[in-house]
Amino acid sequence: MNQKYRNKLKQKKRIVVKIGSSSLAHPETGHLDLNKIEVLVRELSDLVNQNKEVVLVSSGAIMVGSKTLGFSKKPQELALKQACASIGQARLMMIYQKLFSEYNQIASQILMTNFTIQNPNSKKNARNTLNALLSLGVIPIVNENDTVATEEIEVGDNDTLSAMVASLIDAELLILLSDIDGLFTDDPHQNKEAKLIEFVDSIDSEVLSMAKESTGSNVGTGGMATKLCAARICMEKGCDMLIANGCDFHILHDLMEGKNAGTLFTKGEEQ
Ligand SMILES: Nc1ncnc2c1ncn2[C@@H]1O[C@H](COP(=O)(O)OP(=O)(O)O)[C@@H](O)[C@H]1O
Ligand SMILES: N[C@@H](CCC(=O)OP(=O)(O)O)C(=O)O
Repeated sequence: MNQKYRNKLKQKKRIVVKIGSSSLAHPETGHLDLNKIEVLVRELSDLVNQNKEVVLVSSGAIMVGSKTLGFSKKPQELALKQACASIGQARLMMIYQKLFSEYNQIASQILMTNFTIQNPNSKKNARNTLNALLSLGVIPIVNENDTVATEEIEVGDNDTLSAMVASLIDAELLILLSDIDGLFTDDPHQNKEAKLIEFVDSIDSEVLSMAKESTGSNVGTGGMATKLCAARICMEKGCDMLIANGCDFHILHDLMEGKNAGTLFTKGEEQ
């Protein structure tokens, strides 16, 4: 069952890839791992060269901004977080633009809030813009507009945001790259007996009870709970979702080839 659906992944054309903050940084210092980011950019560029449409949802603005300001960890106060995001988002885009242009790709920036999806007009505009960019072969790079989002309206985590984006543009596959191999029966940082789950075809209460908050890095937001929330949004739309380890971005190639890594979420019926 698992392998049958894995084999179908190579045919997916419209793909959203989400990278968590922890996957962009050196674990020891929290500073950007530029070699890793270069591999990410090469892998995504190669997907576009295969005629696939690719959206990158990249976290990291707050982490990069707080490192730029010399903070040892992400600040808690909202205004400071937003200040960090303002600094970090521009820096991240500068790096992405530079690397994507080296591979002859055009990257663009889209910053969204919950309001973008809730309001019918802005939702339509966001969808039209994304579709226009994809039809032009551009790689849109999406993040939450952290500088203007308020606690009341913010999505708050890019797992949910990436699923909203995937649903908005009828993507066929969402890949969440995290600091962990996939969904385990329990948080492996807390429970050494936890086992990796390779295949999920329904988000029931048993699956939901496995997901805990983030305990791995001090840069991630949401842990496994928000990833299951993303899986639910995707599965409702018939979009497959993978959670896999972003410690080596070459995994994107393996996943698209149908290799059995991470956790695959699919409705489990012929699509
Ligand atoms: N059942 C589970 N399976 C795997 N990881 C889990 C689980 N429950 C909680 N986690 C935690 O979720 C973390 C991944 O989420 P997060 O830190 O938000 O990463 P990211 O920055 O990639 O979004 C893991 O490092 C782990 O500590
Ligand atoms: N929008 C925030 C990221 C929020 C978020 O979900 O972070 P992560 O858990 O690292 O994917 C930022 O760019 O810092």
